[in-house]
Amino acid sequence: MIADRLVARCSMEKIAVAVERWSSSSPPMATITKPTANLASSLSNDVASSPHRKNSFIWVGPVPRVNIMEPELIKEILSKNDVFKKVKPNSLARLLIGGIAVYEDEQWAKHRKILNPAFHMENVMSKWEMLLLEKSSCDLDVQPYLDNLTGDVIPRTAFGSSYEEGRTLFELQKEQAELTRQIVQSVYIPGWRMKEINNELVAIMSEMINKRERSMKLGVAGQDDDLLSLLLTSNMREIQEHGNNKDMGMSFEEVIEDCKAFYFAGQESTSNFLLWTMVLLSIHPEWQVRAREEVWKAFRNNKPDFDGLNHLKIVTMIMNEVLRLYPLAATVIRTIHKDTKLGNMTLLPGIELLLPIILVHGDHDIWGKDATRFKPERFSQGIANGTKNQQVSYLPFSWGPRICIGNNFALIEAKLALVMILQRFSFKLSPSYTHAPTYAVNLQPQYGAHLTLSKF
Ligand code: HEM
Repeated sequence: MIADRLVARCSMEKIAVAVERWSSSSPPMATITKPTANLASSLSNDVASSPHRKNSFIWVGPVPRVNIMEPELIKEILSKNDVFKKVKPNSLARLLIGGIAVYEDEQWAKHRKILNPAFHMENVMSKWEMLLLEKSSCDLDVQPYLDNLTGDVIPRTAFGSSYEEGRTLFELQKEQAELTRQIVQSVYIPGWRMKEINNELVAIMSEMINKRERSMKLGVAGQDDDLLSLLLTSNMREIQEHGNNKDMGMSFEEVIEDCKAFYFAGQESTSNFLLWTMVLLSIHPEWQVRAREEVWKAFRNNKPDFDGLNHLKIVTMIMNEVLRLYPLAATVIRTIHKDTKLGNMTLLPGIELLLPIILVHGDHDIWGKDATRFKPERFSQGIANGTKNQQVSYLPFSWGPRICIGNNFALIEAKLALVMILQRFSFKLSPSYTHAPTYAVNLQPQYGAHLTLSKF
């Protein structure tokens, strides 16, 4: 019920407003430029191929790790989340990503149950209007643009009427993500700033939640269609259904942690997803043409509707293939706290299991000798056929009970944005584009994504 209300009244409309705003802002300046000597050869090295599908053992600092490559074992690990647990982030990274994304056991199950309804997107309706750029063509780094687009969508869909505060949160989290990247790369640990940002985030969110709870109690109309309201309503219902036992719901602090998790998990990944899609369609213009033809046939110049989006076959194939080659969360890590058998291995507590999604997606045994090539036609008969029915060999959103809660949201948001971009622009790589995927928090381009956009 709640999900239907969110879906029907909130999301697409708000995504539309966000895109409209995004498309009418002026293009950012290109900053870093480097010539690409041989794009084709650098691309074929993007995805490390894995001719020997063996589980390998490595030490990372003091921590022993096993690289798990077999889909059957990956399936076992991801399905038994009571045995294979998430690795606890350090105290600074915890400031950025917390809540449902790091909880375990009963606490995780409780949050997942309360949050799930807010993420069902089946009936989303569309209302998009996008302004054209003034010029007929221009060179720009689309990365900050796409960041802004997704940074606009989440506040609108999640916090609707509290949009302005939502934007401030986005800016603060962007800074926090950048600092976390520095921590990951061990350049410098700007702990004091991380904590300062966290205090600001918590203060803004507390104010937002308090305000929303007050207006919900007063029955103020027009505020019940965003994620925050759904989350608070679902939480209240859970408490009421258990005889007003507050322990059955989420605490104020936990609501804040989950809101932070959506912001962080949702924004960067979706913007990078769109970005790699545009890059790959620039490198493979024949697929850009096919996608645009399909979009034109389905919508012409009209606003895309949800039903039409669901029927786009070529666009879906392309998006599946982009997520295969560029799975934004390139690896998933789990750990164990007691002696555990896995396949023919006996694992000791404390060992870390590295599930390299990006390597599984490039495995020759599953995807064939051309595993590293961009070939959307692999998915022409759907994902199961593309993987030759090998379960858990395509997992851009992970798998099992802890599969990404926002996967449908992300796919719809990205598809909608891509359709609207294809309706209005053609694009190719700019001479200043450098292909340099890098992995820090997310799979992203090291030097931005310089493309030449032309009015279509
Ligand atoms: C293309 C975009 C996205 C990709 C590729 C992606 C990928 C993933 C992956 C691989 C995981 C599992 C991580 C692990 O188990 O260690 C995950 C978890 C999660 N994602 Fe996403 N995600 C995307 C978009 C989103 C969006 C839009 C949201 C929310 C608005 C979101 C919220 C979450 C949350 C809360 C979790 C933790 C779920 C749990 O532990 O129960 N993600 N995501």
